Amino acid sequence: MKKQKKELLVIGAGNIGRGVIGGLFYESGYHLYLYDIMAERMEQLKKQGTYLIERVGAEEKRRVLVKGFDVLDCSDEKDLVLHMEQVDLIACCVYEGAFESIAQNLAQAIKVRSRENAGNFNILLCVNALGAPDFFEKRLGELLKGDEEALAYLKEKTGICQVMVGMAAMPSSKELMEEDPFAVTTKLDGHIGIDAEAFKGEFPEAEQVGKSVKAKAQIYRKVYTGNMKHCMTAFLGKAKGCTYIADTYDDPWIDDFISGAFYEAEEAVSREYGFTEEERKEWVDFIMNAPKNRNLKDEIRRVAAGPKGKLSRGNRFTGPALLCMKHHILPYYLAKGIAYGFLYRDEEEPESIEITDYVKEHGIREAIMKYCGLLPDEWELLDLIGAQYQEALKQR
Ligand SMILES: NC(=O)c1ccc[n+]([C@@H]2O[C@H](COP(=O)([O-])OP(=O)(O)OC[C@H]3O[C@@H](n4cnc5c(N)ncnc54)[C@H](O)[C@@H]3O)[C@@H](O)[C@H]2O)c1
Ligand SMILES: O=P(O)(O)OC[C@@H](O)[C@@H](O)[C@H](O)[C@H](O)CO
Repeated sequence: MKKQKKELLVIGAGNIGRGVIGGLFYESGYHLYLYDIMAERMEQLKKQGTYLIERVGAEEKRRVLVKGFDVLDCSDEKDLVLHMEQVDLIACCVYEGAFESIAQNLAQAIKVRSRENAGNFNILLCVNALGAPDFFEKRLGELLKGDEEALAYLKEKTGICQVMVGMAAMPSSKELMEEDPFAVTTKLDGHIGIDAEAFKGEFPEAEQVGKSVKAKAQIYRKVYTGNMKHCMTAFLGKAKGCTYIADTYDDPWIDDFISGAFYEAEEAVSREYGFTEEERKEWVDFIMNAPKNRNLKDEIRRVAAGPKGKLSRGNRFTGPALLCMKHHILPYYLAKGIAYGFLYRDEEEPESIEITDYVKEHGIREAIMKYCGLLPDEWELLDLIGAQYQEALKQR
């Protein structure tokens, strides 16, 4: 079998694209091709020719200087499609808003790849969005409709893989950004899990990158328990006047509530997706017993960004709360997390202004229905969140 070339096309050269995925594959000897919609900034990166990654652990820090990469012509999408035709491994490190344009470009590339009888093609979806592989499978099927050769290539040679990115990344400190405007800070520990069942062909070898099974269930678990807990920490931390996630670490009030929400969600997710006791233990350990990384300056503002999406029906609070209701678990603490989401206001986050203004104008019940997508006959959850909101108002 032909050996897979060690090269990776990164789409979305932000925190995760440059810092985590780009960084880990670079350190394992991969050549990086970087594409981002911010064309001017990418031109600057090309001129600069290197960027710094600061990898921060609870005990130690280290720096990686990434060099020798190629920046694509990001002024339009031609060069991107050309690289999609030639590079066999692609990492999409973007938010959901970018999915449609990426799918369109992938469809064009798959047509060419199928005609050229190209080898396996793997698309790594490095996102917290739920249902990303389903979106790409369906959308690519639609875009390639009528082209039998391309559809066969999609089915047989294209791996559309959910990736669990278990490693946070964020903009670097002001001081480091003055040294290098493309510097990015990531956790030192953590790991990346690629859906091994969806992956086609020879699996990539990179440090801290491994195979993940039951990936579609795992991403729900990650978002409904891990990311939920992270975001609830941000909501509660903001209520306590904190700036960084690490500022909340010694607060027993926050700790009690986020732990309560985590265990409710974890129980509901396990019943829904049938994780084994061993799998559960491993996950609980990974999230709850992770060393507190006080060196990492992860802003509450980043973690709570886009609160409309985060509070929405299928997402990290209402999603597990509804699963709890389904499995006869009282989502007491999850409802508290949602309540604090309705109190979260950051003058630099337009969505938080919209939500809190809406509550002021229409009342909390209307707001819960609008932003959490709950229906009047889901009154138990509506009432519980409403009651937690009133309680939270008293605490302020
Ligand atoms: N930062 C984290 O700790 C973390 C961890 C796990 C997963 N994630 C997920 O990774 C994804 C990226 O997060 P991030 O923190 O790197 O965000 P980011 O904002 O730092 O990076 C996203 C990049 O995508 C670019 N982009 C937007 N639309 C694009 C398009 N159509 N084509 C190409 N590039 C486009 C943006 O310009 C930006 O540079 C998200 O789905 C997030 O949920 C983030
Ligand atoms: O990137 P988001 O907005 O989906 O979520 C914010 C954080 O919870 C997230 O980026 C985590 O840092 C990451 O998922 C690490 O597990």
